[in-house]
Order: sequence, then C-alpha cells, then structure tokens
Amino acid sequence: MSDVLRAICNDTRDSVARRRLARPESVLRQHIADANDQTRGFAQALSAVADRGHWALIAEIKKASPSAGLIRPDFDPVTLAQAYHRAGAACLSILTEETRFLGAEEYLVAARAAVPLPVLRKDFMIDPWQVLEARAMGADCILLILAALDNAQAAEMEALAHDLDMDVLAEVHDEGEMERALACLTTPLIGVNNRNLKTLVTDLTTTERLARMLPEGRVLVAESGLRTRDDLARMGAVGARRFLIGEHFMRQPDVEAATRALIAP
Ligand SMILES: O=C(O)c1ccccc1NCC(=O)[C@H](O)[C@H](O)COP(=O)(O)O
Repeated sequence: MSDVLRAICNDTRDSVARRRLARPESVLRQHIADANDQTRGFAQALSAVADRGHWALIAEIKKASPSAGLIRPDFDPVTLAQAYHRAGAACLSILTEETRFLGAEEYLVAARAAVPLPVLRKDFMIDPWQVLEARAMGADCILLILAALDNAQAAEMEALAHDLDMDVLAEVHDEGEMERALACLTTPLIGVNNRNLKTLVTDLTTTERLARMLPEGRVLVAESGLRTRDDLARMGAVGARRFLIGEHFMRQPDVEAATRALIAP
C-alpha cells in the first residue's frame, strides 16, 4: 500500500471507531429498515447509457483532494448535482471522506435528494461497518479499492453490499490488483484508476494497459485524469464506455456546460 493510501486508511480507521460509537451496527440496520429506501441501480444506469452507444459518466462531487488541495471553494453539492443531472450524467460520485477530501455524509444525502441519479459513496472502505453506513446514508454503490484490502476483506464487503442491494465498483491500478479483483469479486464494474496513489500522478496508459485483461461479463470504468474529448476517445479505443471524472468539472465555472461539452455525442 502506498504511503498516501496508508495514511488515509489509518485516519479512516480512527474516524470509523468514533462514528461506530455513535451509530453501532444495530442502529444502522434499524435505520436502513425504517427508511425502506430502494436503491437506484448504479451499474444498470451506466449500462443503459453505454448500451445506447453514449459515454456513461459518473460525475464526481469533490471539494478537495490530496493531489490538488482545495479545488472548489464555492462548493454546493446540490447545485453541482443538479448541473450534472441536467447535462446528462448517468450517476454521481460523492466524496464523504472528511479530512483530505473535505467530504461529508451530508453532501451525499443532500445531493441524492436533489436528483434521481444513483450515487456512489466515494470513500476508503476498510470495515464492513462502513458498508452499512453507506446504505444508511442512501448510497447506491460503494467503492472497493483493492490496494487497501486483502481478498477476504474485499469479498466480505462486496457480499454485504450486495445483501443490502448496493452495487460495487472495484478499483485497481496494476495487473496484480486486476487479477485479485477478478478472482475474489463478482461485481461487473471494474474501475482502473489512472492515478498512481504513490506519486498522485495520472497516466492514461494505465487503463490502456489493463483494459485487455478484462474478461467477458466485466465492464471497464476509466477513472481519474480525464479532461478532454480526446482523453475519452483514447479510453474508448480500448473499450471504456464508462468514466469517473471529478477534478476537471470541479474547476469549471459552468459545470453543466463543461459536462455537456465533454460527453455530448
Ligand atoms: O484525487 C486524489 O488526489 C486522490 C488521492 C489519493 C487517493 C484517491 C484520490 N482520488 C480519488 C479518485 O479516485 C478520484 O477522485 C476520481 O477517480 C476522479 O479523478 P479526477 O477526475 O482526476 O478528479
């Protein structure tokens, strides 16, 4: 595990221990039962767009990041979600990690209430309790970063997410992680992160290299460092139809126009 990822996961472990005291598993399960909220079908929403031959966008709402610092000072998750929705995004990704991404559960709750799109809880999932927490806050999908988990942990969290009717986006960055994801997880959604979490540098050749390892039945999500229509075409040339994009949009004064400009047929 890279130093950056290790540091984030260590902080997450402390934060989970605090949050779990306030909302133990039994409380989360009761909340989920009482809310009786149906999930929205994250993977299905992506396929509905991709299968029509369009770019299927997971549009990210992120205020800050370790690589970029503060990205969007005038941050309003509801306005951003509505702009993405009007522009034709298939799904949202919302950072809930508080320390380095300045994310919050409240952002996910408010953005999801404002639009009908399925939502990925973007966080560092290291404990099954967080999967319950994600469902309780309304997430339709969770991210499992293979670099942060061993196979048994990843499989346990995937099974719990599926039990709770959520989808799973598995994230890999190299051949070893891709092999592990394919061996221990059943999710169709395989995200290749172009960002090296050691150096935080993005390199689109990562997706180009790993795309060829995907077998039938799995679908590629190209993640990070995507800014231009040429970038999407380049990812499209190796089979990607689904894209996770954050920073490029967060830097635009007109997020709706920028989103339309990138994904328009
Ligand atoms: O974005 C970072 O600096 C970062 C650092 C350490 C771990 C994860 C990080 N990013 C999370 C992501 O996966 C991206 O937010 C996502 O793929 C969108 O990438 P981008 O379009 O480059 O904002």
